[in-house]
Amino acid sequence: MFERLCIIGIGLIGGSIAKAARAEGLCKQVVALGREKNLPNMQRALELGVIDAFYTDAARAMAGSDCVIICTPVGSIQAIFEQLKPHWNPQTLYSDAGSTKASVIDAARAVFGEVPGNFVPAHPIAGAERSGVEAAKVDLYRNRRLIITPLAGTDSQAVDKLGEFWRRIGSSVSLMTVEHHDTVLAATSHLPHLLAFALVGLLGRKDEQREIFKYAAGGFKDFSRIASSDPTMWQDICLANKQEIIPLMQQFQAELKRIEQLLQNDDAAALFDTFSYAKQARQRFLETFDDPS
Ligand SMILES: NC(=O)C1=CN([C@@H]2O[C@H](COP(=O)(O)OP(=O)(O)OC[C@H]3O[C@@H](n4cnc5c(N)ncnc54)[C@H](O)[C@@H]3O)[C@@H](O)[C@H]2O)C=CC1
Ligand SMILES: O=C(O)C(=O)Cc1ccc(O)cc1
Repeated sequence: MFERLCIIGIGLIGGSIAKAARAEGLCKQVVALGREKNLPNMQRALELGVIDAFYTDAARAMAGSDCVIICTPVGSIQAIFEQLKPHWNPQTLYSDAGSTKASVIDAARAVFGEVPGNFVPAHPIAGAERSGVEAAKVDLYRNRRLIITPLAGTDSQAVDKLGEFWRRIGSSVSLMTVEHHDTVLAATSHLPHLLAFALVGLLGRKDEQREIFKYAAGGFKDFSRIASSDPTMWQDICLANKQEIIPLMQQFQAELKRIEQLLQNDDAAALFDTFSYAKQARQRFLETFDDPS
């Protein structure tokens, strides 16, 4: 499909794209572009055979790259567009994997004036609490979803080609608007991560923390796993999508207050209804949406 795939940010997400693209024979070569401070990570990616070469010089990285995917934390994407701008090639397919989409579009507008038609914004709904190239997995995207958020000016052939790339590495591809993406992901990903960070932080500060964590059962382990996620990545996501996240936090606080009141009133029936409704809602969504294929 491509002669040379260039990944900017060869961590969990970029490294997994590189591994899968190689395994499926979707490109002849994979290279990485990063800054001086990313050298040890890029060196490691080379040693692991995830990439064929790496560069800190954008001109050298871009030469011959016909697909470029930005896989860095969303707060760094504007600086990366600035770095790419002098070398922007109308024949190359550019994309990203950022967890927020409006912030990436705004960054592109700030740098280019209007979003280039050959930049196709995308987001794999697959990942883990681990980061770095050592955590990259060849099958990370298998049976997962990939969302593309094209704009009116996005080149439809570029959208088709990117969709084809992700399908060939195992993902089910959906299209949606940038705004809808950020609303949905605030609820299903950003708020749950914030809640996990908040609860684990709160419990961690308690004096009896060793005791609390010692007796934590499976439920706490499930819920707290995502609090092990990368702080830089999540700082960037939360700031980038705060317009969507803050109203949800307010609704969540109101719901906690309501449940607190039920407890104060010993309202067993209302508590039962609250839990039953949530259990049924989860069951419904598992039955409807669990299999992305
Ligand atoms: N971790 C996850 O589960 C998911 C993450 N994402 C998104 O994918 C992106 C990457 O996330 P991960 O791979 O998990 O992070 P990561 O921390 O594993 O990898 C990011 C890489 O980018 C490099 N980097 C940081 N700033 C850079 C810059 N200015 N120039 C070049 N390289 C730079 C870092 O050295 C690191 O190797 C983020 O935008 C994140 O929101 C999307 C879906 C899932
Ligand atoms: O680790 C998990 O369960 C995740 O939810 C991973 C994840 C993190 C960020 C995304 O934008 C998408 C997926």
